[in-house]
Formats: sequence, structure tokens, C-alpha cells
Amino acid sequence: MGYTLCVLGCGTMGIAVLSGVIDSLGAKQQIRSSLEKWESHTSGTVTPVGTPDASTPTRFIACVSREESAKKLRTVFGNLGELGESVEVVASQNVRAVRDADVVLLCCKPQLAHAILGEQGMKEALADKLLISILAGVTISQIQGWVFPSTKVIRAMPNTPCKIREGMTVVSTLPSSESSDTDRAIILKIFSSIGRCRFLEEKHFDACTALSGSGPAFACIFLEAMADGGVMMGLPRAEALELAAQTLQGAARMVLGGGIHPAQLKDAVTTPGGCTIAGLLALEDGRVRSTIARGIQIATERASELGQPAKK
Ligand SMILES: NC(=O)C1=CN([C@@H]2O[C@H](COP(=O)(O)OP(=O)(O)OC[C@H]3O[C@@H](n4cnc5c(N)ncnc54)[C@H](OP(=O)(O)O)[C@@H]3O)[C@@H](O)[C@H]2O)C=CC1
Ligand SMILES: O=C(O)[C@@H]1CCC=N1
Repeated sequence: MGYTLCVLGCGTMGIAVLSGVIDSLGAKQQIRSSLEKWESHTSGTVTPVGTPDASTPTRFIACVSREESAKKLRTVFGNLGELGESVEVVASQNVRAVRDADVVLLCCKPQLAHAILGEQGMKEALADKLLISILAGVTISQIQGWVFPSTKVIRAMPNTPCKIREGMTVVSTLPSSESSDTDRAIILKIFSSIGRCRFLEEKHFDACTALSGSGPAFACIFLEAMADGGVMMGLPRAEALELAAQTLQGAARMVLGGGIHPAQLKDAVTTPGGCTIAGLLALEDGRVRSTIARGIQIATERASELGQPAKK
């Protein structure tokens, strides 16, 4: 059982998704083998636990354009242990790779998609297959115009923390049908194994691209700025970064896991006449909220332009 997943354009995001998925399969494999050992020890029989089903990818093909990038990728996946060996890395062999795959994850730059999907034989190689595009700003209907109608096109917007299985992925809603149920299972298996995954209508994709796709960059600016404040007040740099990162993670986890509203969390920290309110007012004087929110607005507007031909 299992199927072959091809990552078409395996750079920063292709590596993040692929290494997260391989890591999740490796973790399952470890659990499986220790359970098998335990069961054979206690009962003398081995019961297969969690054998890969049709929605689990078991073989991977990573495509790049340059041999130099392929060499680097072989090192990356070579270091991922036994399962890393099931990754075949190829340069300039897109059509052959797609032909050999069951599901294709399109991870190239938005402006290259048309040329890559237009390669001779690509339409045929993609026929009847599931094509998941993570491209910012390129719409489903644009992609459908470049492939045969039998290719099922969906969009996903993951982010770099997928690499450590702490990602946020938004997937475009699927039409309800039997074949969509299989596709939904495949998509959920990939993206839930590397973080949170939720379905949203495609009309929201530019905003999701800005908020969670670009979000790690915005969060890191805030994190660095907090650490800089600590350094300004005499903290060593490494400790300042640790304090800032763990504090952001803790606050985020309280909101996500504990169901606490950020305002509640902020109010609980803010002692009347204390230091937190003094810091908060200084931040508000700098229009921190509208600056961050406008950042998401501008990034959303820019995302919507990314799939369009460059202006002369
Ligand atoms: N970076 C991010 O955080 C996020 C990015 N995205 C989207 O993901 C996509 C990829 O971004 P990112 O990973 O940052 O980009 P990268 O530039 O890191 O990766 C692009 C990859 O495409 C490969 N490539 C280029 N030309 C071809 C070709 N003709 N055939 C096959 N492969 C090719 C490159 O290989 P080579 O090195 O050999 O040229 C490279 O591996 C973009 O569309 C972006 O909008 C979405 C969410 C988050
Ligand atoms: O900056 C970009 O265009 C891509 C899309 C989301 C994150 N990085």
C-alpha cells in the first residue's frame, strides 16, 4: 500500500514539507517497531500495527532544476535515516518524475509554474492525478487552464515550521464527491502530520498566505525586537533570544491549547500601576497593532499580484 509523492520544485518549502512528512513516518515506524517488539515479547506473536494505507505516502521524488541543488538535497535527505532513502532526487527530469508519481506537490516559484506545467508531456503525465499547489497568488483556475480537465487541482498554503511538524497549512475546500473523500484523506495525512491543517475557501488564500505563510518572518521580527530590548538592558544575546522565543511560544500555546483569548492573557499579566502596562502603553504609542495589521494587509495585496505576469 502507500503511494508516490512528487515534490515539483524542492527548495525551502519542498524540503520543509518533505522532511516533516518523513519525520512523521519515521516516528510512526519507531512506535510500530517498539510495539512489535513488545507484542512479540509478551505474546510470542507479531501483530502489524499501523501498516501504511492508501493515503500514506511511502515513496518520494524531489525535483529541482540544477544538479548542484540535487547534490545538496541528497545530503539533506540522506541524513534523515532509513526513510530518507526512499527519496529519489532528480534534476531536470520533471515529466519522468511526475509520470512515476501518484500525487504531485507543486512547490516552485509562482512565476515558473506556467513553464514547468507546460513542459512537453507534462499534461499527459499529470492526467487523472491530484496536483496540490502551494504557490502564492496562483489561482486554481489559472492552473486548471494549464493542465487536462482530469487533473484534480487544489491549493494548500503551508509555512516553514512544517519542517519541525509545527506548521500551519490552509487547504482550499474540496467539492463533495467520493473521489474528493480520497483526496481529502491524502491531503489530511500529509498536512496534519506536519502541524495544524484546516480547509478554507480559495477566496481567503491571499490573506492566509500573508498571515500564516509569511507569518514566521513577521513573528521573527517581533521576537528579535524583544530580544534586542533585553540586550539593551544588559541581558546576554543568547539568553535574551531564548527568553523571547519561549515566551512567544508559551503565550501562543495558551491561546491555541487553552482556549484563552489574547486579551484575557494580556490582562492577567498587567498589574495595575505595574511595569507591563508601562511597556504596553509605549508599544501602543508606536502604533504597534495597526503597524502589524497593516503589514498583513500589504502582504495580502502583494500575494494577489504574485501569480500575474510581470508588468513591463
Ligand atoms: N518560503 C516560504 O516560506 C513559503 C513559500 N510558499 C510558496 O512556495 C513556493 C516555493 O517557495 P520556496 O520554497 O521559498 O522557493 P525556493 O526558491 O526555495 O525553491 C524553488 C525550487 O524550485 C526548483 N526549480 C526551479 N526551476 C525548476 C524547474 N524548472 N523544474 C523543477 N524545479 C525547479 C528550484 O531548484 P533549483 O535550486 O535547482 O533551481 C528550487 O528547489 C513559492 O511558490 C512560494 O510562493 C508558500 C508558503 C511559504
Ligand atoms: O514571500 C513569499 O512570497 C512566500 C509566500 C509566503 C511566504 N513566502
